[in-house]
Amino acid sequence: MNALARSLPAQPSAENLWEMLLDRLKRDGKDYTLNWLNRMQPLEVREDVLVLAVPDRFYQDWVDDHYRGLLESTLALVTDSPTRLGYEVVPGLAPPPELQPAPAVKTDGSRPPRLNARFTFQNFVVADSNQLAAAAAQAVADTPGRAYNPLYIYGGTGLGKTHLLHAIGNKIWDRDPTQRVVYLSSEQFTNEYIESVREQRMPEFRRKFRDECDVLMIDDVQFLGRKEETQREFFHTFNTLHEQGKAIILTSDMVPAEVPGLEERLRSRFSMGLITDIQEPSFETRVAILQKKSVMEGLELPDEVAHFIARAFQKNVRELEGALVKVSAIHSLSRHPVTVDFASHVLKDVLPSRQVVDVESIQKEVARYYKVPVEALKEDRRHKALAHARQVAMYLSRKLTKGSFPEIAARFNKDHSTVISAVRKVEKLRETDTAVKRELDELEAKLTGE
Ligand SMILES: Nc1ncnc2c1ncn2[C@@H]1O[C@H](COP(=O)(O)OP(=O)(O)OP(=O)(O)O)[C@@H](O)[C@H]1O
Repeated sequence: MNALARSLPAQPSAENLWEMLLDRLKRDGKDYTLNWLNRMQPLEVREDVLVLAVPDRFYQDWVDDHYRGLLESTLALVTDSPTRLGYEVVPGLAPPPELQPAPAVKTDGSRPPRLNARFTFQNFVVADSNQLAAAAAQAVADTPGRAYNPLYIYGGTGLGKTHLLHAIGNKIWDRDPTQRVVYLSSEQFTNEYIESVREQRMPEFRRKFRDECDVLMIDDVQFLGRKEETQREFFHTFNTLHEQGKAIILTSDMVPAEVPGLEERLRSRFSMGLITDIQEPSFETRVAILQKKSVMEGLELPDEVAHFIARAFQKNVRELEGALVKVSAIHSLSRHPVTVDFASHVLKDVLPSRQVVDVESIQKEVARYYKVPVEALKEDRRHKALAHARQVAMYLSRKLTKGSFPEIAARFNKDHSTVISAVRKVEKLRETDTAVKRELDELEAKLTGE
């Protein structure tokens, strides 16, 4: 112990402080932490710092990341000073005898309620549209309560906010199952609050959200707007957790400043850490998501089908995923090959209306437009008007369905080279012949509804 610490009679020794701290943790029901702390020993008090001996740098970083917040806030409860922690690496440090064997970790091994193990960082596709949010979420999962507290993720519907929230919770819990991860939507928080008030169970409510919570994750906080009493309770919950260095992660469909009816003091608290958004995914990201999910589904997804689905569902990953699941399910029931035509049939009911275009509907529309029988488009007759209508139908099939040449050829009973030359010919005519251009514009407008 140094001279300054010795000269202060009221100052407890490092050993005493450490003992008081561990005692307090036990009394507060945090004895599960002792398991993780038993490789440290009190060394000395340096000014306002309690210095702990640690066996190596790795252990030091780990304890610092996970327990500094808890240890310092507990230290503040047992003494006025010191209130900070320091470390010194003392190689070969043995666990103190009184803490051996390490107490069993108190956990029943079950994942925290409502936490969905399916949503992990491993199966989240990181791209430009969500890069910052994903990196911040990783940082929070690695050092909860220290990196970005609170983390506030906002963005449109179905873009992955909830996925990231669960991924954070899962990662923290997988690493340390004693971490009490509380995940719920703001509506569920509101309902639990109202029930607790009605049934006079507020102490239990507060214990759950303030004392027995290491990580609080609230989805869709915009629904707290205009709920004054719930906001008041949430404000105190937030403060208690934040002061103890407990991690808080929030999601919303808008920035705090835009949430209608959100109290100013909550707005400012929500903005204390990091606010980050998730944007709509680009075409490439949508394709990457489809590819990743198809591997998970055990579905072989040809590129042209992935491109077709990615073009059809642009704004919402949930819908993109739903389309893939549907294609995969019907493929495994029917064993029909996964082609663009197949996907467009399967998704007919859910495709945005302008996308309900398949080879069959193109053939019908073209036949009606040129007043020729549909069947004639699939035959070999070389009558000039018929040949033109057939080539236009092939060109539009290629342009609007993104089907491969062989797929389209099969629907016209031709080989793929016939389709390739028809498409080239019509492309050229579209540029050079205004009458043909007009025909194509009219047909496309009819088919796509644009
Ligand atoms: N980048 C991504 N990588 C993989 N899957 C994703 C990605 N983004 C979203 N998803 C998936 O899309 C679906 C919808 O995502 P999520 O529920 O997280 O959206 P949300 O932003 O919380 O939407 P809402 O605001 O409607 O609650 C989930 O199944 C999720 O796994």
